[in-house]
Amino acid sequence: MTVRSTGSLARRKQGALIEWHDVSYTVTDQVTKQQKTIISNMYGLAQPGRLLAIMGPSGAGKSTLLDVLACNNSSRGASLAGRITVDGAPRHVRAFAGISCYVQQKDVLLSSATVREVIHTAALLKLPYKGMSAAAKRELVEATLKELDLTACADTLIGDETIGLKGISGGQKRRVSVGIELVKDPRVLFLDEPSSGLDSEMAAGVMAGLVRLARKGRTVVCTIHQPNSDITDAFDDFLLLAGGRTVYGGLWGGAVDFFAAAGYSCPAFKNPTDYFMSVITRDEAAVDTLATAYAKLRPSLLAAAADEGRATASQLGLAATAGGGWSTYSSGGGALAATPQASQRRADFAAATAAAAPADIGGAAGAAGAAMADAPAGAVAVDVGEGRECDDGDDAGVEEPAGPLVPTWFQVSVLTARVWRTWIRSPVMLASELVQYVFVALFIGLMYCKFNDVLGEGDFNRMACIWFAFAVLCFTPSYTAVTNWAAERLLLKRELDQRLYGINTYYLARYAVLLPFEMAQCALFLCVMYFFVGFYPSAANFFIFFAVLSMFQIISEGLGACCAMVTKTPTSAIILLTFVLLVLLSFSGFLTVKTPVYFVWVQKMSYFTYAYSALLDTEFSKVSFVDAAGNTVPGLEALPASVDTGLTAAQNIGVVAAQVGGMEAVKLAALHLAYRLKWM
Ligand SMILES: Nc1ncnc2c1ncn2[C@@H]1O[C@H](COP(=O)(O)OP(=O)(O)OP(=O)(O)O)[C@@H](O)[C@H]1O
Repeated sequence: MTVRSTGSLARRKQGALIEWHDVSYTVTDQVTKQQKTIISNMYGLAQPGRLLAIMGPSGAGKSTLLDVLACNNSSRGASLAGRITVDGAPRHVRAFAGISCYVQQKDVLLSSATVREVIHTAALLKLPYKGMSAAAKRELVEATLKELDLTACADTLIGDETIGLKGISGGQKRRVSVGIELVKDPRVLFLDEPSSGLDSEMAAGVMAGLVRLARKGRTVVCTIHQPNSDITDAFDDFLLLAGGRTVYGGLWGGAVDFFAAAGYSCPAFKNPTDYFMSVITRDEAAVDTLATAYAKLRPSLLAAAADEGRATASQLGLAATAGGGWSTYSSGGGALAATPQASQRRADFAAATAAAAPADIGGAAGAAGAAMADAPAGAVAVDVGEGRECDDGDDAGVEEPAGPLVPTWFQVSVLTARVWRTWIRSPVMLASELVQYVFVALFIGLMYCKFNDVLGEGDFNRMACIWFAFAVLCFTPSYTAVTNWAAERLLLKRELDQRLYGINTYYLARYAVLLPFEMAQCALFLCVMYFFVGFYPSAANFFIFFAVLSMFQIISEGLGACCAMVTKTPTSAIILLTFVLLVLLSFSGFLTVKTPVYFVWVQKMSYFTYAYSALLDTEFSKVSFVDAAGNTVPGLEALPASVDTGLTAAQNIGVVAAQVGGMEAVKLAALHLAYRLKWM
């Protein structure tokens, strides 16, 4: 692995030439079980140094095509037909993943981190651990911030309006999403609707940023929805889709002429993209006319785009290495002389198509692109149902990433730091939990202060107090687990999809923070409550209480996390969790004298039962009570049979410890399952 200088972002980047030939994508509809072709017979090219915009009405197939090109498809039972090449060689999925990146439509960012932290974490997880120093990574992060014009807000929190955490603007968030991918220094960037949800100024800013990235030599492909003229200024090449068909593909500058030639002249002073959209959404006949016209003109349109692409590559000094492709396109006069000739071709094309009636368009297709039109499609049909293997081919033309770049222990440490930062940066959550623990501990303290040794009162109060403590310590961590899962789910999914780390790594990192955090909360709660109510004053008893309540909290957190993972929304998770906890609380032995036979299994399996029995044994073995006649009754004799598990205190503690292990195993399995079954 070569050491990359920090100036790599400032240097020219060698983009990749991506060509697709007769590409169709078919899925099995989940409802009707019928085959459904989402995009059909598409041709096109995305070129180094240039920005290709894919546009079309909703449902046109833009995202599907982008996903197909980016190798981001994973629908079950889907199949891809056609040929996709990278720099003239068949695309190889794994190698292509190493040189390309995909920026999804929705910004999935950690709201509690700053812009610099988010990009730095991405750099640590994506860049090689060996061969690149920490200082070089930091410099690369700074270069990325500068390139995306984020330096001014580098230390501002990402924020989340929905939870009242003020942060950066929507446009800045979009650029941070790009920055996360850019630290990998990819040759190709795919972006799904980078300007969606932004006002026109922010959207234009984002697009200007993408043009800058393209002009560094990268290949940039994005989908876009109804852009204004500031945004269309950024387009180099343009693909217009409707109903899964290509309506236009070629130079952005040739689109108006093409529409005019097909009988749809864009009125003066009207934004062409608005006009195109109004034409193709107006009636099916227009789409048919345009798609037919395009099929005939495609060779010359793609050849013109290829000429411009060669010229761009030449101007940017890229042609020497990105020349593997384009071979299927005839260039009028050689790569280096392409600009004037391509311009001439466009002028000629405009003149020819302007004069032609829609029916004559076929005649305007010059011989120049015949080779492309007739290029054999290869018709490679590959099932893409499992994983991301959506194409095949050897790795010629692209670099194969060599093994894991970052060791697992380093991933765990990076993620642990991030989880830790998230927790301490969530002041509302942290404060509300701490206040809740202290408040409830004080409340319980005031409620039972101080235990006496009167039989019927002292024993009942001790039992009720411990039961109440369990009730508090089961709800708080489990509800927090649901909230945390809702906040982290999408980020985790994105990062797992990108293979930045594995599920076990994430689990370990979370556990490394969770464990001390739960124990600290428990210690705080116990320090206030234990002495306030007057439990038996011995260090050994206190630490047994601490150990059992900590384990109890950890199991409760695991239960909350499992409920969150197997349900779709936090609301359903809370409903399920509340039900489970209430059932478990009900059969812990405090609320019922005799457990109904059909609920005995709940009692036998419940961690409440063993934890409750362990603490009662610990306390009651040290105290005694005085009955109405003045006789001394040993504590253990005052305990009702309903809380007797038949085990000693040590055995009960052992069972709870085993249940901690069991719950963690279930939690880890649920995490794997939730990811595999796409519940995230
Ligand atoms: N796995 C699938 N199963 C069934 N239909 C699908 C599947 N994937 C996509 N489609 C359908 O294919 C069509 C094209 O979807 P796609 O998301 O590519 O459109 P789009 O142009 O990106 O639309 P939008 O702008 O609304 O995101 C839509 O009608 C969509 O419902």
